[in-house]
Amino acid sequence: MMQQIYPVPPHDYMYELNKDFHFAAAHYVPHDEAGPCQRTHGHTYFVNVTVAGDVLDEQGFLINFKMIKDLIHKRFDHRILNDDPLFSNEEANYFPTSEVVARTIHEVISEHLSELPNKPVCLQVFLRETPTSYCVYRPKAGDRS
Ligand SMILES: Nc1nc2c(c(=O)[nH]1)N=C([C@H](O)[C@H](O)COP(=O)(O)OP(=O)(O)OP(=O)(O)O)CN2
Ligand SMILES: [Zn+2]
Repeated sequence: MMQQIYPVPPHDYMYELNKDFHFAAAHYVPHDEAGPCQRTHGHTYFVNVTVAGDVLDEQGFLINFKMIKDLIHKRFDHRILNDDPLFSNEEANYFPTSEVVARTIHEVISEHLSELPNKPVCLQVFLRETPTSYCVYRPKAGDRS
């Protein structure tokens, strides 16, 4: 995973950061048709987050790389994702699937970025759940904040 380059759609921002990190978590997909995924099982999730912007802060950072990791790793590492209030076992749009976890990572990071004076944006979250399965979440261009 580390030192891989992930494709990002073209954009006009002058700076683009990418942060790779991983976290270990358990989850299950609470649906009768989810097969073995209905049972609690674990993954080492590999994540790549893309943040872009035009203005640097007083440290010369768009955002500290460490902050990107900490926002997600401190919340999800060695947890059961289904227990986190960001997810739900009732509504499919909030089951902790790859798609929803990737979108949720985007939401957590975007909420933090929106508080920063230099207003960077999160363009993409790449989430690898297994060696053969991954999801890329990108907000619609008009929904970037
Ligand atoms: N669209 C989605 N499909 C599946 C998800 C998901 O989050 N989104 N999740 C699962 C399971 O939770 C599982 O963790 C991953 O399944 P799978 O890729 O089938 O894993 P394998 O390692 O068994 O894959 P192989 O390539 O067959 O070894 C299922 N589907
Ligand atoms: Zn799984």
